[in-house]
Amino acid sequence: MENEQKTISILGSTGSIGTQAIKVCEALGFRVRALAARSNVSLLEQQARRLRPALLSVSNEEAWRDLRVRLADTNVEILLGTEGMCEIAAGGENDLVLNSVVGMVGLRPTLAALEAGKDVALANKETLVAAGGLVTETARRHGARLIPVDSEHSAIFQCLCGNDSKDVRRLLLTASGGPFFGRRSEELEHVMVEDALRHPNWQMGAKITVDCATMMNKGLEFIEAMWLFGVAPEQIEILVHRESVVHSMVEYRDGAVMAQLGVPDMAIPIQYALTFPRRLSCEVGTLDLFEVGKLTFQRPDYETFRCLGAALEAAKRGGLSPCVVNAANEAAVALFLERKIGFMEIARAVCGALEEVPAGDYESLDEVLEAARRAQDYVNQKISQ
Ligand SMILES: NC(=O)C1=CN([C@@H]2O[C@H](COP(=O)(O)OP(=O)(O)OC[C@H]3O[C@@H](n4cnc5c(N)ncnc54)[C@H](OP(=O)(O)O)[C@@H]3O)[C@@H](O)[C@H]2O)C=CC1
Ligand SMILES: CC(=O)[C@@H](O)[C@H](O)COP(=O)(O)O
Ligand SMILES: [Mn+2]
Repeated sequence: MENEQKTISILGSTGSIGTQAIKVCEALGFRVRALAARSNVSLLEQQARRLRPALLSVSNEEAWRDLRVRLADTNVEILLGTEGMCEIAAGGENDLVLNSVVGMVGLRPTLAALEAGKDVALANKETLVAAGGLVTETARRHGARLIPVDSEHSAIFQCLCGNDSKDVRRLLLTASGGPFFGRRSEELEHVMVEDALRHPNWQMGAKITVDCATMMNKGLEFIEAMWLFGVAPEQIEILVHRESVVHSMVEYRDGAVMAQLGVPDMAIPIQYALTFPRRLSCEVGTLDLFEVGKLTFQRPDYETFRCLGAALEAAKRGGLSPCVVNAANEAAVALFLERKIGFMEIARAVCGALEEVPAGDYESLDEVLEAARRAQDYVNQKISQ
């Protein structure tokens, strides 16, 4: 059957991934059961009128009241906060939950979906960075699947073709290098928010775009790959590939290397996550390799992009260390976007948190949330000094 109907709930529906996912669902004729966002009530209202979901959720009370007035003529139920997202995620009618909220706030809804035995299409990489052990163990226990949406992880997932990770020698994770690749740290002290938001190849939300500029995004993706594919840190190599055409590769133990290539358009990995294991036609441009001409690969500059080294070190230390660097980064990027700190302060905050915030092993979600709170407090205190 070309178009098997699925019922999807989308967390983060007003964002870059969320809006593209809605287009994909509409093109495929999938039913959208529920939508969640933080506070963009005007876009949520438009989405609700077009898609007629049963449930909506927003994260603050003012937005919740506003949306209830806006949609008073409909029978859509409007939920509130992280609890609202968890209720949506665990809902009985979901075939799949797409988690595309930004930040660690996505962790609890991911766990709620998995605990209810629901498959999760995961764009929200912070979920796996903060608590990869807890999340993968929850998925295993409840027989639910995590399907990657992040372009590199979708590429690896496609290159694995169902092969076991024991056959994998290395994952080759590609990085664009961001807008500042080739620059030295002294040249980056005074760059502006607008400069950091100029990604060379992708249009994305503000937080991930800044993460690409510091290369923290690749550090987060390194940890995301460890959990998704069950590999050790020594088995992942990061290659700067300015063209963003090879989305990542798998090197097998017999030396064969499989790569996934395509135009840099998130419609492809989003659709694959929603239709997996089937491939359906998708309205994206064709990759013209004559136009691309050549594909280049370089080593990352760990001296300038210190967030990358901090994330890799956290990955090696394990326990709560990845949670700490992630939470410190979230806090620092928010301050940078508010123009309260400079660009290079982000790396100082992340590296400082890695060394100074206690991060042992953990067993519970509460310990993860507490470590994140300590890291955020560390950054906020450091900035106010
Ligand atoms: N954009 C991309 O191409 C890619 C993104 N990703 C990952 O996907 C995730 C989303 O990225 P992106 O779409 O770019 O981000 P955006 O900033 O564009 O969108 C974020 C979404 O999350 C919602 N949101 C933010 N905070 C909360 C909250 N506290 N409660 C509920 N909803 C919240 C926003 O709602 P509102 O609009 O109301 O603020 C919005 O819908 C990130 O983890 C990112 O790293 C991964 C690969 C590629
Ligand atoms: C589209 C996507 O998946 C982003 O994570 C993108 O890969 C960011 O690019 P870089 O981190 O390689 O700059
Ligand atoms: Mn990515």
